[in-house]
Amino acid sequence: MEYLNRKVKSNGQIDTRQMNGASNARKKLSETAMSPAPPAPRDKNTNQPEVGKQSLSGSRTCTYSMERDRIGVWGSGDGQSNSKLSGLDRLKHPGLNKGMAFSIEERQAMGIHGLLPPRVKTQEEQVQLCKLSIERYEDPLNKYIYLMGLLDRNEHLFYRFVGENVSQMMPIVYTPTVGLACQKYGLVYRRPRGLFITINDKGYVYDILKNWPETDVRAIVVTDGERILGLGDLGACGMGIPVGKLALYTALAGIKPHQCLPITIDVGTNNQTMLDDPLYIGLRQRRVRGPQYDELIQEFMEAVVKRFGQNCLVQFEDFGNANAFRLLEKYRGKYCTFNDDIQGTAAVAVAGLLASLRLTGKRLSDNVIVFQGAGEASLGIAELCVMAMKAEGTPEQEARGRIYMVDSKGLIVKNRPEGGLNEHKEKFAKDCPPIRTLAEVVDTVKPSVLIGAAAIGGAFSPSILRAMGANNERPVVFALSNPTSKAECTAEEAYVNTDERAIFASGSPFPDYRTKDGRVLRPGQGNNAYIFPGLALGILCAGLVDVSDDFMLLAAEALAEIVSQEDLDQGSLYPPLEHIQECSVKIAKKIVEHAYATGKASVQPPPLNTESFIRSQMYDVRYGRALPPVYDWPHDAPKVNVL
Ligand SMILES: NC(=O)c1ccc[n+]([C@@H]2O[C@H](COP(=O)([O-])OP(=O)(O)OC[C@H]3O[C@@H](n4cnc5c(N)ncnc54)[C@H](O)[C@@H]3O)[C@@H](O)[C@H]2O)c1
Ligand SMILES: O=C(O)C[C@H](O)C(=O)O
Ligand SMILES: [Mg+2]
Repeated sequence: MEYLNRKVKSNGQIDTRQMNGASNARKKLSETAMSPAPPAPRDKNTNQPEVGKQSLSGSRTCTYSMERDRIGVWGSGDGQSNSKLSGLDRLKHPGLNKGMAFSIEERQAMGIHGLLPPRVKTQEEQVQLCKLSIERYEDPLNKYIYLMGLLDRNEHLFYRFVGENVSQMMPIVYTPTVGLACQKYGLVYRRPRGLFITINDKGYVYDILKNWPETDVRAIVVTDGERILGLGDLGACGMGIPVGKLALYTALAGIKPHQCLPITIDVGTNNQTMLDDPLYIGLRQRRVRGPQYDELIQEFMEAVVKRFGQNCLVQFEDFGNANAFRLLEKYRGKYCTFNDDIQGTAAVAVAGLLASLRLTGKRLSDNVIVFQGAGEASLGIAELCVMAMKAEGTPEQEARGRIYMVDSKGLIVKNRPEGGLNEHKEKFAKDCPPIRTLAEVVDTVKPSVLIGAAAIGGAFSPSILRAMGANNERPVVFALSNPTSKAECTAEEAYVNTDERAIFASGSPFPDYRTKDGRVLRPGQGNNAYIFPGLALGILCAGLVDVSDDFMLLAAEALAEIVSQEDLDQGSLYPPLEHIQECSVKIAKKIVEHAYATGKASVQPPPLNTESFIRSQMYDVRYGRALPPVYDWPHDAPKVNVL
C-alpha cells in the first residue's frame, strides 16, 4: 500500500524487546513490504530507542503506518497467517481467534482439528448467534458482561457485532450501562484489560507501560476516575470508561484494537462507599492531590512519549473539574492530547446547535443560551459557541453576552457575594443582581436554547420546559448529563411540556416518541461519541499533535453538515447512530485536510486522496486468513500445498 511507507516527522519507533518470535517473523514479512525505518538514537545503557528524548518540534523521520504489526496477549493484529503461535494459542488469542469459523483446512494445518465442533460457521452466522445470546439476558449488566466476554474471546466478531448493531449495543458498552458497570466494576471485572497506574508507582510509570504487551499503541484514553459520567468519584472502578471509549474508537472509527490502550490512574478515591466496598478494586486511600499528583501525571505523559512516541494520542476522560481544565492548559499543543469532556463535548453540542438553525431559521448569534452547569461540558460548549458566533461576524463580547451560565450557586454574575468564580466562569459573568434558581433565570432571560450538563437528574422541571415552550416557537433543549438517571429531562417530558415543539437532544439515548398526530420523533444523542472516534482517527492519520479548538469547530461543522433533512424532520439533530461510522470518516477527513492546510500535519507526504488513505488505515472486522499464503516457489515449480 503506497501510503504505508510514508514518513512521519515524529517518533513511531517500536520497542521490540517484548516481541516474540512470531511477531518478529511477522515483522520481517511486513518489512519486505515497507521501507525500513531509519535506526533510532539509542540509549547508552539500555540500547533502547531514546524516543522520549527527541524534541517535540524537531524534525523526526520514521516509517509511518497504522498497519504496523504486533502480537500481544490481548490485541488483534490483522488475524493474518504470518504468526508462529501454536494453533491452541491462536484459539485463545482474541485477535486471532475465529472460533468455529476456522476452516477444516486451517484447523488441520494449525493442529487444532478436533478441538472445535465439526461444523464450520461463517462470521455472519456467528453474528446471528451473538444476537441470540445477548437477547437472552434481561439485566443490562449481564449484557455488558456478555459483550466484554466476547471481546476477550474474539475481537473481530465483537467489533463486527457491535459495528453492525450500533444503536442496540452502544447503550451497553457505553452510556448508560457502562456507568452501572463502573459502579459494580469489582463484580464485573474478569480479565486484564488496560493498565492501572497508581500513585505508588511514581518513578516507575515507564516500566508499567513496558508491561503492556502491545508495542504499537497509538491512542490512550486515560481517566483518574474522579468524575465518572455524572456519577462522581468512582476511583479505579472508572476503568470501564476508557475501556468503553476505546471500544468505540474501533467500532466507530476503525482504529485498530491493538493500537488502543485504556489507562486508569489510581491516586485513591474520596468515595466512602467505594472505600467501604469489599469488592472495590483500587487503592484503599483518599485521593492524593497537589504536587504528588501533578508529578505523577507529568511522569505519565513523558513515559507515554518515551514508550509509544510523540504521536501517541492521549485522550483525557472523566477527570474532576479542576484537574481537567488545568491539565488541558498544561499539555495542549505540547503533547498529542485533547480533553473529551471539554473539547469533544463542545464539538458535539455545537454540531447539534448548528443543525438546529436549519429548523429555527436563525443564526447561532440570534440565540440566547442558558446553561445549567458551568463545568467541563458547559464551559467547553460555551467557548466553542463563542468561536462559532465570532465566525458569523458577531463581536466576542456580544457573543459572550448571549450566554448565561447557572452553577450550583445560581446565575454566574459579577461580584458574586460568595466569590469563587474561576477565570473560565468569569468570562461569562453577567453584570446583574444574583438569581438563585434555574427557573428564575429562564423566566428572566427567556432563552431560546437550554442546555443541561450539571448531572442533576430532572433539573428541567415541567414548568421550566413549559416556559421554554411559551417563549419560543421551537425551543431547543439539550439534556446532556449522563447516564440516563442524571438527564435533566426525558425526551418525552421535553415534547409533552412544549406541545411537541421542542428540538431535543440528550447525552444518553431515549426511545422514540409518538406525537399526538401519529408522527414518530427520534431524539438525537448529543454525545461526544459522534466526535472523539473520528477526531482521533484524523489526528492519527495526519500525525497531528496540537489539537487546537479550530479542529473542534471544524468537527462540529462537519457533523452538522451530515445531518439530513429527514433527520431534522424526525426531530433529530444528529445522523442516526447506524451512520456514525461514516460520520467518523467524514470528520477525520476534515481534520486531516485542515491539519495539512495549517501546516500541522506531520505525516509526509500528504495523501493524494485523503478519504481513501483514511479508509486504508482502518480495521477490518472480517477475519483474515489463518494460513500462510500459498504461492509458487520457485515460480516454475509445482504449487506448494500446506496440507
Ligand atoms: N453528552 C455528553 O457528551 C457529555 C459530555 C461531557 C459531560 N457530560 C455530562 O455532563 C455532566 C457534567 O459533566 P462536567 O464534566 O461538566 O462536570 P463538572 O463537574 O465539570 O461540572 C458540573 C457543573 O454542574 C454544576 N452544578 C452542580 N450542582 C448544580 C445545581 N444544583 N445547579 C446548577 N449547577 C450545578 C457545578 O457547579 C459545575 O459547574 C455529567 O453528567 C456528564 O456525564 C455529557
Ligand atoms: O461518556 C459519555 O457518555 C459522555 C461523556 O464523556 C461523559 O462524561 O458523560
Ligand atoms: Mg466523559
